[in-house]
Amino acid sequence: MVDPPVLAGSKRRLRNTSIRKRTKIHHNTTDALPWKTVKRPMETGMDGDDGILELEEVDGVEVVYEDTEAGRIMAFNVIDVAEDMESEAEEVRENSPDAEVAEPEPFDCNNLLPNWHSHSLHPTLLRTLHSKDFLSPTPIQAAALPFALSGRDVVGIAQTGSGKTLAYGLPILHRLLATANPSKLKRKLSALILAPTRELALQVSSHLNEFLNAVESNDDKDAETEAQKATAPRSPPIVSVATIVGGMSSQKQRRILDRGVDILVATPGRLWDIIQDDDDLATQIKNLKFLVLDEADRMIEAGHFAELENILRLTLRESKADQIEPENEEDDEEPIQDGLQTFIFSATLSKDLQRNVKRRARPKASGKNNKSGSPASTLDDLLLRLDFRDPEPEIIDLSPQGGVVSTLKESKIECLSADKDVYLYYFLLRYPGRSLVFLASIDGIRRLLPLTELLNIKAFPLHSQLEQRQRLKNLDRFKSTPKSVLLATDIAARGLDIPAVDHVIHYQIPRSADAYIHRNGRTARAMRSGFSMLMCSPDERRVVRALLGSLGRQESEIAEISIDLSMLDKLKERVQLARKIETAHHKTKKANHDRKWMKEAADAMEIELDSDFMSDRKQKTKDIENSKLKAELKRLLAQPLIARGVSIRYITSGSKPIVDDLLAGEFNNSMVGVKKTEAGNDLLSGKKKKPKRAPKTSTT
Ligand SMILES: Nc1ncnc2c1ncn2[C@@H]1O[C@H](COP(=O)(O)OP(=O)(O)OP(=O)(O)O)[C@@H](O)[C@H]1O
Repeated sequence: MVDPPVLAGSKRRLRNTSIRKRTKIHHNTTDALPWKTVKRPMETGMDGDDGILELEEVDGVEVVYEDTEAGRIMAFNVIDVAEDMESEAEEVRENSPDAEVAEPEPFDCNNLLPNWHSHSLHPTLLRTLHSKDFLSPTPIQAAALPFALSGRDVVGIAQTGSGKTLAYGLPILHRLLATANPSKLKRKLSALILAPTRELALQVSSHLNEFLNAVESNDDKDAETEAQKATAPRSPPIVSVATIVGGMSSQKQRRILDRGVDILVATPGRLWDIIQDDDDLATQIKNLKFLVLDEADRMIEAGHFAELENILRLTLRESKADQIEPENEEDDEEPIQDGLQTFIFSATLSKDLQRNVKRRARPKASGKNNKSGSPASTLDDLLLRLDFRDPEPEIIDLSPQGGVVSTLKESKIECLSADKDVYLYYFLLRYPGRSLVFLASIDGIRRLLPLTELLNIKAFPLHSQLEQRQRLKNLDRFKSTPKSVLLATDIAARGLDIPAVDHVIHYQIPRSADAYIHRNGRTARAMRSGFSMLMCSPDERRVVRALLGSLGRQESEIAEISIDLSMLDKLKERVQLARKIETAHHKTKKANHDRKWMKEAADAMEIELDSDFMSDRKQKTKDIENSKLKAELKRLLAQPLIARGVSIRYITSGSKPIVDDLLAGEFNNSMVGVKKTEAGNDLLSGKKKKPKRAPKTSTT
């Protein structure tokens, strides 16, 4: 056989197998080829150009060209797929006769992870927990695991960043690992995890995969050499996870589903699209073992209600008769009559809702209501439409008083709307770190982004009008750049687990108390410290009061942050100049665009335009002016920002000698004479007003 050329977008792997290959030319579309998902090391995470998109490869395919009457066409020589898969499965069984029920190596939990011991988790999960240094369960995990592992339904409410993903993920993985039968040709879907956004869905599956990949690397470790590994038959994953989200190839996602997966993490919109053409998937969802709604309240906000409701309807019992059929875990081939466990997790869930879940007013009536045309529109409706099999779902509410995580310091800055840019710039220079800035609109981000660029601040945008790939890329860059800014809409407010976000800044105030809590939840995660700041203009104060009031709090509880006003004046000049440059740039772009359009229109109508109109003389003058502005900004940016009372020439004198700070390396790199400190240390206590003068640390 000729050495086949590499297919676009795929890697060809040659394998030394004894499989008998029958060659047929019978595919003519790339979609029809037997694609396989490429296993990638998890440490790649969202890095790289592909982000965490799944890669696929195809084996044993040769591209050939056929001359037909219609010209030259491309076709594929493909090994008979059915035969190949059968042989491959045979081979796995032959080479590792015990693969189906491979006994996991025992793990000494008692000594190595005593705090996890009582949960009796599968050894491979314990091994990963150990390798990740997760020495104890977080409070929500400790509270939820006993119920979830014993088959109960759980509604878990816990602060942001408290480890909710594993609170439901570990019980699912534990059960699937314990009952796994990897040699089966097609897996049946066992767990469906629904998440409100693509990013969250991708993050959840990446989190679960971390545990499964560790399983496989443990299994691989016996292979003696790299060469052996390369030629060894690839065993199927013990438990497989797939992600179905919008913004990525739906054909590819359908192919992955066709091959069969154990756990599906999905956003409702894309999943419902696929279910509509896939009866087999609908049937599999009817027979799920686990249903999870992650960030349940957000689903409603994200406008997923109709799709979500349709998906959930598939999980309702049709009659009482099939409610109590116990699931036979020993025999995976048997369809599960009714073993569904439901987990709902969220950082916020009102007490009313919790009571309603307890009362369980739902099952069949709501399904019918829905059909009769009263679509659900609130989280209340959604939860009441769920068919908990558990007569009393366990509600675990660990949400902190007023929604505030104990390791979070909150603050505010009161300023005019027009001054927000300069206050933000001040904050970013004064407290360098990883800052997530929330804006209310995409337009706001588009305006602010070029300003940050002109002011040499590293910022990345994140909003719904960016392509998925770009969103992931920007998230990656933000994650990997310690001093950077993510300018985001509320798309980034929930669920995203970005390690070490130092500051959350509400450039515009959030729409609701929930949004405030979730935005803040991007910092102070996993018991780390964090800081949030509300930028509040006079016309926003009333809303802030109402927002905090609904959390049972008062505006005066949130301390103001002290500002060095002398420094602020210097920064104002830079910001104003940057704005001027940006406005001029915008005008130039628009003028060029208009001229181009007029020229094309004139050409099409075969008329001549006034040469004055087409002359770019005026534009040239403007360009010169603009260059001058840029040079001026460059000069300003190059000048050190010196705090009042500081002498750079005589660092041991002046009203604020800076020599000690310089020697100790405790100085702020952008502001001379200003001590390096964390934003949380510069809060004015309680109800104090903003100082007229700059605070001691940074001025005279
Ligand atoms: N037992 C543990 N010990 C230490 N770290 C943990 C533990 N469990 C989870 N984590 C880490 O804590 C971080 C937050 O976890 P996770 O994203 O599950 O939080 P969450 O409660 O779902 O947050 P959100 O409500 O914002 O979605 C993750 O980086 C995760 O790896």
